Amino acid sequence: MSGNFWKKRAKAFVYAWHGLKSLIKEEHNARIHVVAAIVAIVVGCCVDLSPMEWCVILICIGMVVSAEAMNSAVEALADRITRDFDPIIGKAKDYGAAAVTILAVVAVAVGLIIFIPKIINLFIC
Ligand SMILES: Nc1ncnc2c1ncn2[C@@H]1O[C@H](COP(=O)(O)OP(=O)(O)OP(=O)(O)O)[C@@H](O)[C@H]1O
Repeated sequence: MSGNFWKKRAKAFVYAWHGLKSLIKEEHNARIHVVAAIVAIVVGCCVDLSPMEWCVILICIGMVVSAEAMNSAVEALADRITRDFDPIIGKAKDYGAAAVTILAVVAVAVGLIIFIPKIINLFIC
């Protein structure tokens, strides 16, 4: 494979990194999700998580942050089309918000199912 191929692949990571930085800087919901992810990872390090539990937690974090990024992409494109009231734009934004909310609620439920028994055990033992 040519050097150009690898240069393009490396550039794709740079663009993704720029996207992630801008997401965290400009979207307050994304910041909340990233803080929640950091809290989950820190608490996970303090309690004894199995490899499978780590995988589930990391998948939840990845899905919520990715959904937030996709939702922000939809919002940015929608705002580029028009900032005037438009029911279809509103519907598209609501769908994006619904996708993030569904995953965030599932992630919270998963977090509670995994962490609550561990935290209770920590205080009992
Ligand atoms: N151009 C529009 N036309 C119709 N409804 C809109 C429009 N823009 C936003 N809305 C409605 O307002 C809601 C919030 O849109 P907004 O773009 O503020 O997204 P948000 O990310 O939730 O806001 P923020 O990032 O400030 O928290 C949308 O889900 C939609 O129902």
